[in-house]
Amino acid sequence: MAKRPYDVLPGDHGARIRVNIHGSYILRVPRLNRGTAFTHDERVQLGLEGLLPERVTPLEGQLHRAYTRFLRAATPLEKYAYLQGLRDRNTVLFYRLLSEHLDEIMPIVYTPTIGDAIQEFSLWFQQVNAVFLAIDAPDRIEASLRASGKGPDDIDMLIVTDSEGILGIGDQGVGGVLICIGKKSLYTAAGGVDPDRMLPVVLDVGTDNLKLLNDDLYLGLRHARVRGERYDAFVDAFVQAAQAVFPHAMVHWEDFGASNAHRILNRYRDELCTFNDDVQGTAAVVAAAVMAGVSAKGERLRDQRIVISGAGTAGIGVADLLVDLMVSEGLTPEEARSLFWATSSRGLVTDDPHLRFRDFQRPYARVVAETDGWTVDEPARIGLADIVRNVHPTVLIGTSGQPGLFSEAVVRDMAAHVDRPLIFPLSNPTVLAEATPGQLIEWTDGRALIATGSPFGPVTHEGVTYTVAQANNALVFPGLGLGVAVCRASRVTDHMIAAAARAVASLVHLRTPGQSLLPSVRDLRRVSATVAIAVARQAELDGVAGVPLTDPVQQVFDRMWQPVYPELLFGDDDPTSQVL
Ligand SMILES: NC(=O)C1=CN([C@@H]2O[C@H](COP(=O)(O)OP(=O)(O)OC[C@H]3O[C@@H](n4cnc5c(N)ncnc54)[C@H](O)[C@@H]3O)[C@@H](O)[C@H]2O)C=CC1
Ligand SMILES: CC(=O)C(=O)O
Ligand SMILES: [Mg+2]
Repeated sequence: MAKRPYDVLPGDHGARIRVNIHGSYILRVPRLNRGTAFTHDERVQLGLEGLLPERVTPLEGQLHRAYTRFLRAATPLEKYAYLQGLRDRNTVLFYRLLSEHLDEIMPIVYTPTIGDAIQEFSLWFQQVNAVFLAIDAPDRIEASLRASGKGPDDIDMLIVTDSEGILGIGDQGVGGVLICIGKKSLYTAAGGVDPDRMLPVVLDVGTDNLKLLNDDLYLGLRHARVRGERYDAFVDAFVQAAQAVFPHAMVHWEDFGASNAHRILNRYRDELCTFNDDVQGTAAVVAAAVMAGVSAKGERLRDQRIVISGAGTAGIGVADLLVDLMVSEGLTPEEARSLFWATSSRGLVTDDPHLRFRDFQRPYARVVAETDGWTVDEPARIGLADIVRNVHPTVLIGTSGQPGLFSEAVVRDMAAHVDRPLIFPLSNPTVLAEATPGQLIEWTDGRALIATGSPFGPVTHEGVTYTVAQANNALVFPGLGLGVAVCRASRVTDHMIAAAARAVASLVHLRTPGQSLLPSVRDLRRVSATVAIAVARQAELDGVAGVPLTDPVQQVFDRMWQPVYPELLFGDDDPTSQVL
């Protein structure tokens, strides 16, 4: 294997790095490069004299320059491109900037701007640090994972997409790799996972996006999305190779389509350490917001009537976790599921065999006869308005990707029967939200308890300012991944997901009107550490932790990578003799 440009010394989580290269090569390795922050002594020692402007700028000054440059970029996409370049030049500076301005920069490296960047991927292409696996070359999988240069103990997380269900914007082909890179950024900025210890992976199985297939610039496989046995065999070959090359890595599945997300999770969850962010991460954050809202009302989960508007990957994941939590309040699973009404594009999920609902939706199928006495707009398709009119739900969750689905009539009807309705338009990016917080506050006269998927600013109504909770799985997956890495969990259990939800909810204390149902993304590092501790503790209780938790708080804290320039050590006595 080629010599590595550097080695992170074990034991101090990135604080000391042994440099194996010399001279200008150092400036091309983002983890080593510190640009104008190299002191004159370091420049002499490393062979960088004359390769940088004379004036030395310490990290604080570089941060100021980078932030100014970020602010001056004219559009969100230009800001994204600037940050992408920065990340590929200087790892520490990029993550320091992101960590210090998380609430401002997160909407650029994550939803909503990431959605635009993904759609422009082939035009704006610049080399990204990821593994591209093509279904037309399944024999290359293992070699491609090894080509990353990482060894069996070097990777904590493989962040994998097949790009079929990117946010709410659907099939984005190979460009979906950028969602894995966005998630990776948050694993580090929020969860403190060492950026070197994660690998984004895109499974390129073709695309059904005709715009991409007809675009000469498109960089992915130019054929329709492969499905069925060949697809399953490819995913399986990937999983086997991943286990062989990175036996300790958690496999994080992101933005798979509805026909595969739950299926793949169920296929592998008892065989390896794996987690579906859209199913389980979303479930944990939404359950946390529901628990916070319900306890603010002085009620229990089991007292609720819950409508899941968008019974897909995320929506059913949320329902499954809420059922588990209701069971812990004393209900049977059947009693708990009877409190849910789920809708898809075909309307209310029922036991009507003609409607062909998916396997993972069936536990929520209502008996058709139950709706016989209902007043409905269109008997052939029982929609959201019909359900609200007849059920009077207390909680309305939107994971449909359908903007405007929570119409004024629906929301007013819901609020007419419930004092404090919980209404969560969770679809991303921003333009796909089922309603805006401003609308929900107005239509409910300030009574709605709201959480959204993408960030929204505060809303003022009749003298009260409402801070809008961002119920995005970003409040959960970074901490979950960190907790799994700390205790080297062999599996991600349902109890670990519930523990993550409870940990997030424990940080919310609703005391004044207008307060957010969830912690702010500004607090993501604290939230992630809290989630990590809870997840690791639960892993130990569930018997899946590979490392004893002697002092979980300290173990989690010690593991969190900090964006500061490391101490540089040299590989042998004469660094000048070492050239890449
Ligand atoms: N806030 C968060 O953390 C997360 C938000 N999401 C968002 O949720 C949305 C859905 O994502 P997935 O579940 O992955 O997609 P999906 O495709 O698996 O599910 C969407 C569901 O919505 C249903 N649907 C479509 N039109 C509908 C209508 N008019 N009425 C009711 N249901 C309708 C579809 O039949 C499908 O069951 C996306 O916009 C995504 O960004 C997803 C994961 C996390
Ligand atoms: C947040 C997220 O994972 C999604 O919208 O798909
Ligand atoms: Mg997602």
